[in-house]
Amino acid sequence: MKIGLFFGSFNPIHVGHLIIADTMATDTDLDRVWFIVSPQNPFKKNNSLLHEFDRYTMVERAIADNYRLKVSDIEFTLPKPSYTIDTLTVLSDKYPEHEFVLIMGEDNLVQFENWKNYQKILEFFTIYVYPRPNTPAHQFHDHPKVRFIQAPLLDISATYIRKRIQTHQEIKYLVTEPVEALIRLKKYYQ
Ligand SMILES: Nc1ncnc2c1ncn2[C@@H]1O[C@H](COP(=O)(O)OP(=O)(O)OP(=O)(O)O)[C@@H](O)[C@H]1O
Ligand SMILES: O=C(O)c1ccc[n+]([C@@H]2O[C@H](COP(=O)([O-])O)[C@@H](O)[C@H]2O)c1
Repeated sequence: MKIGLFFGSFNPIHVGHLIIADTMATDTDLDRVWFIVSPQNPFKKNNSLLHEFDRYTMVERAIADNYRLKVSDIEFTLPKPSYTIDTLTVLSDKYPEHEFVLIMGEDNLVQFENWKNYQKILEFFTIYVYPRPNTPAHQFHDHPKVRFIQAPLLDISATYIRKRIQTHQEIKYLVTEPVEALIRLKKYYQ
C-alpha cells in the first residue's frame, strides 16, 4: 500500500489534523494515513507537552471511526528527540511491502533545511504538503519531491486550543467529542 506518514506532537489532536489526514487519504493516491506521535520535536520546548501516551490516546479516540487512519507509537521506543529520518528508516526496514510518503503542514517547510539529513529525506521520499495560513517564505515551492495539495486553509492550531482551555473558553468543534471528553476528564492543559 501507499501510506502517508503524518508526524506530529498532536498536543492535542485537533480537527485541522483530521481534515488534513482525511484529505490526504481521500483526495490523493494514498491508501492510508498513519499518525506518528512524536515524543519530542527536536525544535520545540513546551511546558504544556503532555506525555506521549496521553497524546497517543487522544489520537486513537479521534480516528476510531475512520478505517483509512491509523496511529503509531513507533517513536516511543526510539531515541529522543524524535528525528524523522531515523523513524522513516526504521519504518521502511520494518514494512518493505509499503511505499511511504511524508505528510506535513506547510509551516514545517520553513525550518526544513535544519532537519537532520533533510536532503536524504528528499532523496528517498516525496512530501505531500497541506498549505497553512501565515506561513513565512520558504524555498520548497518548486521542489520536484514536494507536492502541494489544493485544499481549504485551516486557521487552527493546538496552541490556540491549549490557550482557550487555560482561559476557560469552549473548545467544542475544535477537537472531536471523544477528545474533548478526555481533556475534561483528565483536566489537561488547565
Ligand atoms: N492548521 C493547519 N494547517 C496545516 N497544517 C497543520 C495545521 N495544524 C497542524 N498542521 C500540521 O500538522 C502536523 C503536526 O502539527 P502539530 O501537532 O505541531 O500541530 P500544531 O497545531 O501546529 O501545534 P502547536 O500549535 O502546538 O505548534 C505538522 O506537520 C503541522 O504543520
Ligand atoms: O528530524 C528532524 O530534524 C525534525 C525537526 C523538527 C521537527 N521534526 C518532526 O516534525 C514533526 C512535526 O512536529 P510538530 O511538533 O510541529 O507536530 C514531529 O514529528 C517532529 O519530530 C523533525
